[in-house]
Amino acid sequence: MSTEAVIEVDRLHVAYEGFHAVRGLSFQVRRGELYALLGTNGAGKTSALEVIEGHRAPASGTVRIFGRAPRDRRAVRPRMGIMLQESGFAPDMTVKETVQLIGSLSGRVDIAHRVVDVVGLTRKAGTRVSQLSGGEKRRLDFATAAYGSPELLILDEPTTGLDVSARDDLWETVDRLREDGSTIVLTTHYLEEAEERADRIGLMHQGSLHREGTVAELRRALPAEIRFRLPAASPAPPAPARADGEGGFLIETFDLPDDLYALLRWARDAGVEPRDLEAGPTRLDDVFRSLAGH
Ligand SMILES: Nc1ncnc2c1ncn2[C@@H]1O[C@H](COP(=O)(O)OP(=O)(O)OP(=O)(O)O)[C@@H](O)[C@H]1O
Repeated sequence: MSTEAVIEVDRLHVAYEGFHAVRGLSFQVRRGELYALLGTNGAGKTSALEVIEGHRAPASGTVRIFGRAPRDRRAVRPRMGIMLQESGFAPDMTVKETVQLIGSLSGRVDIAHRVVDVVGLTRKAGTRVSQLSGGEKRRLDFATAAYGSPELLILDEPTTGLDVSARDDLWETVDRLREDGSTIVLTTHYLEEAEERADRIGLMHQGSLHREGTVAELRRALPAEIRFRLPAASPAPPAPARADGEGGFLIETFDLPDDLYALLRWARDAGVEPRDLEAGPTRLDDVFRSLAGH
């Protein structure tokens, strides 16, 4: 991965009749990385993406894509594939016609039936868009975005409504694009997708970026947890363990191996056997919950 920025967002504001949905958002996406823009409902992710995609003008601030303004369509469009949350396909066109049309408008070159096949819609190639199921429409959305293997692929909640096998197909295609050097921007509410795949994550809340970093960096911002129970009449465990209010004990720690080791040593010396012992690093869900609780 290089340090060259494919997307540069600088102090972006997006306003709807005076309401600032995006407030001073700044971040960069580097060439070849998968950047996940996550956030609470209404955080402003889609509004920011709409500016990046060239569909909306900012109230203030700047966005550069490959060093160009997003509205410089002639320069930017052939290099960027976009999967929106809601597509606006013509209902009377077939799947294959849609891929051919949107594909040719993108300015990239590909083979329509190959793209239709990659997203598992070959049997529906001749079906009108109006007759597709929700998940099939999402597959078609992805097909038109991935057409011609764009250098930059923007995926706005791409797997919502997709079944497991369609999700697998989508990620397989994304992985292949990444191997070829494509840059991916992803928004999703499935945190495990971001946790598994993102090189870096930007956590948005109320219009701006609250945290940014690798999954490991975000996890380090919150303590890991050790939870356990003790048999009745056991001695009280030493600090930093404390009662969790549900009959068990909790240790919050930034040094999981040391504190876990100390607990087990204490238990051995005291002759007690901890039950229901659970220990693990902070999950992205926890980081997210701490943010949503602001
Ligand atoms: N066209 C619009 N007119 C007025 N307000 C809008 C409009 N579009 C979005 N908003 C408001 O802007 C805020 C940000 O919305 P946006 O869709 O960007 O959030 P999001 O992070 O994508 O949310 P979600 O995760 O729920 O999809 C919300 O409070 C929303 O109600």
